[in-house]
Amino acid sequence: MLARYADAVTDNASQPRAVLNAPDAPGAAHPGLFISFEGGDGVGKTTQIRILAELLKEAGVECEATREPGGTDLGIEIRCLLLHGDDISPRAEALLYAADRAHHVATRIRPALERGDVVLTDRYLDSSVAYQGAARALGTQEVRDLSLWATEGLFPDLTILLDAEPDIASRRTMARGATDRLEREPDAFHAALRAQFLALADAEPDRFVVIDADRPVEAVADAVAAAVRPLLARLPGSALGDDSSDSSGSENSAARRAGER
Ligand SMILES: Nc1ncnc2c1ncn2[C@@H]1O[C@H](COP(=O)(O)OP(=O)(O)OP(=O)(O)O)[C@@H](O)[C@H]1O
Ligand SMILES: Cc1cn([C@H]2C[C@H](O)[C@@H](COP(=O)(O)O)O2)c(=O)[nH]c1=O
Repeated sequence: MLARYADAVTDNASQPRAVLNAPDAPGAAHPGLFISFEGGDGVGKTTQIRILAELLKEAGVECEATREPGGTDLGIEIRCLLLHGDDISPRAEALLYAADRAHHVATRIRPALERGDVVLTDRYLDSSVAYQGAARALGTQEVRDLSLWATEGLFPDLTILLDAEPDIASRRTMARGATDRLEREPDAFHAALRAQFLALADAEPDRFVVIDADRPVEAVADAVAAAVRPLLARLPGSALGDDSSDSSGSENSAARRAGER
């Protein structure tokens, strides 16, 4: 089975699919703000979400940091099957990620967005398009359509793509300790992923911001805050992201720091 994956990866590694339908209705049908972090394994998504979530929370912004797979109790069980179980056929793998996402959106993400919260998710539908659609060669459009069905068409307001050479990210995951089922895939798989993520960002420049993740944590965090800042102003009653006011009452508040980065 691994050999079949590797063949599929080799066939597709140099052919990212840039031609994807644009989202039907980007933007907010909810009062919250939905931000996804994407990129290959070990590029620093979890680290950056933790930093941004702390800044937002210190500023009094209601913020949910979550992840896929595994953002719900059901998702934790699915995550265990996907990352630490036995071999899984590519279509079953795609369906399990979609099932995790369907439940995550219905029970956690949409309710938070309806409350007006900021939701930061460590991976979302673009991971399925890159990993299952491109690297597993199931078809980017098919996998994207599956995810849109699962989520009833919920797109992030902003997708932050942390981009780094796969070998840099792989050194980071190795240093972290035991690797999971997908992190153990061959180099061509990870090269295909990176190419596909960049193609997705090219295809939807209004939704994506690409950030060079091969820099110190603080420098990446500055770039993340700068990307998020323009969207913060639209939160109900928020002075975040608005240079002209200082209703936080503190020159040095985390809100202002998040806005200034
Ligand atoms: N900019 C950085 N420079 C150096 N090391 C980093 C940087 N960002 C994160 N790391 C380290 O790299 C490792 C992976 O980081 P992190 O878990 O944030 O990545 P990730 O993208 O969430 O990974 P995964 O997709 O595997 O969950 C961690 O040990 C983390 O401390
Ligand atoms: C959402 C999603 C994830 N994956 C892969 C990507 C990673 O290898 C793992 C998740 O592990 P992480 O430590 O939380 O990054 O799952 C995928 O293949 N398809 C998806 O839709």
